[in-house]
Amino acid sequence: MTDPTLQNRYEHDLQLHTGQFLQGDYQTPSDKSISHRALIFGAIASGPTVIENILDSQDVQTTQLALQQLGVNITTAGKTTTVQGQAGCKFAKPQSALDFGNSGTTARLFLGLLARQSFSIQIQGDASLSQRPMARVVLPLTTMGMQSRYLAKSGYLPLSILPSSTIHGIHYQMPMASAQLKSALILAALQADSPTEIEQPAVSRDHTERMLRQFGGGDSLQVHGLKLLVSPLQHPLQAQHVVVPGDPSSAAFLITAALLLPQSRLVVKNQSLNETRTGFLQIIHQLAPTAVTIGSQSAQNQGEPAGDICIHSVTNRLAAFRIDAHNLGSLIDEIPILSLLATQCAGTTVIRDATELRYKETDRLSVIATELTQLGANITEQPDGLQIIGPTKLHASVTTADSHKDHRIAMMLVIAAVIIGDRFPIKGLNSIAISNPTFMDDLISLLKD
Ligand SMILES: O=C(O)C1=C[C@@H](OP(=O)(O)O)[C@@H](O)[C@H](O)C1
Ligand SMILES: C=C(OP(=O)(O)O)C(=O)O
Repeated sequence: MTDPTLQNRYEHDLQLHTGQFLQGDYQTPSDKSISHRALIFGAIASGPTVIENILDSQDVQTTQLALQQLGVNITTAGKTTTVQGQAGCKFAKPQSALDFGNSGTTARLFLGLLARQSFSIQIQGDASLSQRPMARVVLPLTTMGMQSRYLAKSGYLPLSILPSSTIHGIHYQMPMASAQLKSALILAALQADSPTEIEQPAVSRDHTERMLRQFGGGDSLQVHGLKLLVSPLQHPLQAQHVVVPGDPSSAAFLITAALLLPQSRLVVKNQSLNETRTGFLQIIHQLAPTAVTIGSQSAQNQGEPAGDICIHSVTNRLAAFRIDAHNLGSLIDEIPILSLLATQCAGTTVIRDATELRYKETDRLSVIATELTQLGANITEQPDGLQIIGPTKLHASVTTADSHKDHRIAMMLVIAAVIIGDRFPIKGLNSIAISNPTFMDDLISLLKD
């Protein structure tokens, strides 16, 4: 749900001045990617799946609502969500269109999930999602046998998935590294009549693969480096108890503030340490080895590793860093906050191979460059990335800064105000509820004078 208080909390309750620091234990919001997948796998497994600490954010609620519209019974009591599995992709025809709101993950994963149904389903999204490419998923799914029809513009939502009785395995070379595309193909391949081979150009988050194994579908999946072989499910998946760890891409905002505000000490609790997601942590560990302590990992539920991380403010000036194809996938959603960090690092930070950023909630390369320039950053937009020369002393924006309703841009701008120590007007802060509804409360309670 949209939380109208996020904008108010910023404008009225967040008191900013220089000399502030972050201190305390930070219970990070639960991981968005894992939350979506726990609901989906719970829905197709046999028996009741219990999810502890699911992320309570707009995007995850979108997935939950869509599954409920498809006839899946999902109930929540406190921090526990129970999904009554259907023992397969046996859904009921929804009464109305499935609205995926702002959530790219829901849209892409559901295309694979719903590729083989006996009825048609209309799917749509908000203005931002309707401009994000769907052909990357629809094209290979069509080769597998999915039938669909675009309802407005070719390649984009809204579209209708049409009835299809058979899905075939294919050999597919993915044109871009995308966990959403990979996951859509895996979900369809599990329903196919022959095996599917997927080749990725680079590593992307592996939560779908881990969850498939956790739910007992390991015999349908072989992973050899960047190649996946997915066989049709021979037996229903089995309901599980899933504990969702903290989201690294949400934690990165307060971690960056803690690094940059002298005297800070933040203990980030129960954070996902899945190595396909730790690119941000690796960069800050490499820049400031003494500022970051990673506690012992506790393997959760044979699923996802997690642990506590302690962050101290840095005493020396940080050096510029480099992001390219080799680490992009492990920090793709952290690029906005890493760009802000780069403005405080000495030298030229280069972010390249990052064209995918142009297909997120906004064209993030363009929006990051525009908004950080307003704050005094020396940043240049490149066709496939950004170049940021630092350090620069940022100043409060003289005009209203604009998140363009992109949650990660909104949080980047709030952290910029915190680092500057002065509040400036920012539009569109309610979008933060898409991934991180407790962001403002957490920031206000951890920020000390
Ligand atoms: O699979 C996922 O849960 C996600 C994958 C990433 O997108 P791509 O797979 O399109 O890169 C990421 O940006 C998104 O926030 C979540
Ligand atoms: C890109 C994001 O999510 P999605 O693709 O699910 O909208 C994000 O959370 O930054």
